[in-house]
Amino acid sequence: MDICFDEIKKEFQIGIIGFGDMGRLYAERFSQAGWIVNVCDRKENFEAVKEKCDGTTINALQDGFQVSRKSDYILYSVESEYLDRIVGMYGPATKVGAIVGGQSSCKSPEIRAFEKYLPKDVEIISCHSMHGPRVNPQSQPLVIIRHRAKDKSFMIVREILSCLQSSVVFLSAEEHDRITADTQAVTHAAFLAMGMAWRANNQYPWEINRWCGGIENIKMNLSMRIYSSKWHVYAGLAIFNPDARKQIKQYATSVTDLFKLAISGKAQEFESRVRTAGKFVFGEQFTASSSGLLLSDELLDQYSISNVPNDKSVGNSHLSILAIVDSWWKLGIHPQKHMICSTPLFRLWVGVSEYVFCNPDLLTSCIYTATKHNEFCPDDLEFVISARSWSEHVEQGDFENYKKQFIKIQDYFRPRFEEATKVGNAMIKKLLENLKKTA
Ligand SMILES: NC(=O)C1=CN([C@@H]2O[C@H](COP(=O)(O)OP(=O)(O)OC[C@H]3O[C@@H](n4cnc5c(N)ncnc54)[C@H](OP(=O)(O)O)[C@@H]3O)[C@@H](O)[C@H]2O)C=CC1
Ligand SMILES: O=C(O)C(=O)Cc1ccc(O)cc1
Repeated sequence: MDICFDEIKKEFQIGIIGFGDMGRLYAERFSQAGWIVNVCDRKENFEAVKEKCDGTTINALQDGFQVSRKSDYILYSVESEYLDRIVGMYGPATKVGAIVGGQSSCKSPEIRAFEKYLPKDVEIISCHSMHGPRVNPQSQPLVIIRHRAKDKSFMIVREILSCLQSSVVFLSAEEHDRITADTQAVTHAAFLAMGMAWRANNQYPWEINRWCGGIENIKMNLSMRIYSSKWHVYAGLAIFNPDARKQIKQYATSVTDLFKLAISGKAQEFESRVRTAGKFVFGEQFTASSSGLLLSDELLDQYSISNVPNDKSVGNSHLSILAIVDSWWKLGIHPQKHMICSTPLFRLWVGVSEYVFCNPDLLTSCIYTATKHNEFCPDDLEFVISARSWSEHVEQGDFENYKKQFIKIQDYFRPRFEEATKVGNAMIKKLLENLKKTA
């Protein structure tokens, strides 16, 4: 089918409901690519939206009714917690024959809301950019979900999204949610638990010689990155995704099981379990290739927010890393197969796990520290409690307590966000530049 996109662009209007971080990123990219773009946020934010659109060709409208009446492809980019209510409000006002999609991080509830509230003549093509608003979309995975759409509509949406220059993957909502439970929700759970454990022990990890250098920098930078972001993004993608609940629970169980083995003198059982899990995930040869990151201490040492000299650093049990590999094993997951829906954070997480497991001396030292040293027990104990606490909030679908816990920890670390974000961004940029193409 031949379509002249230059002609279509003259009339076709894109609508974005929710002019927050992601909505604004999309609106700017689409309008720079020459599309007509209408945006709105909550009605009371209209003046602020108008101001942000000054000097651009983006049309600020009062509310989702106006956007829905005028636009031919409407994207909802709002908090997942409110999505059902918002689609219920504006969905019935969708222009006849338009296409609707959303940017939310968990797709099954989004598609359910579209099916529930959209008129039958409306087509549904959704998407999900696998990166945050401050990451360049170029080459990052972008999932497109063609739920109900004619060929022509599908081609138009692909053309619209092509200006992001992302690496496109086509999945169903269910496939998307199963994979992102691992690449997003469990990854976040691990870094959320680290931050919570540090706070519980009244530590700023960068001030302590047990946490400096190498992979410690990744842990600190990524944990600070999550805590400096919006809680609702993490809560939504974990709580709404049934696969995420199961996987986060397994992660908390793996953390607990390993800790119990370590403190009850079952060193051999601990070692055998860790090595079996490692073989399942990384293969018999333990070759560092799945993330393609090829991390090295020298590289990571450059991205520190700590003032403690590296030679003062002491061994770490890395319970968080041993447990993620254990949980992948228990769930039968090969994270390498999930790279199609990977975020920068997930790639670093797999890279770090691979770094520990493919470095025999380091792995042995982690096992030794966990089972024979008492020094790390207080830290590991708090980590166990934290992993279980996050898992419980997710399992209960408890947005309120998730938010309270997140904000308490966010406030504790807030003074270091500015520096950590700068260092973290530089680190992610550099590490991803090193990413070699995996087959
Ligand atoms: N941030 C990220 O890294 C990514 C987020 N996502 C997903 O994208 C979606 C948006 O996230 P993000 O942009 O980060 O969040 P933001 O909080 O920055 O944006 C959401 C926006 O929607 C607005 N909103 C709320 N109710 C309405 C309404 N009735 N009509 C119009 N606008 C409304 C909010 O206003 P107010 O704040 O006043 O309530 C806010 O400005 C989420 O579903 C998230 O899961 C996807 C990929 C990456
Ligand atoms: O990289 C991550 O995991 C992030 O934290 C950013 C993020 C958050 C939500 C998404 O739906 C996609 C990316």
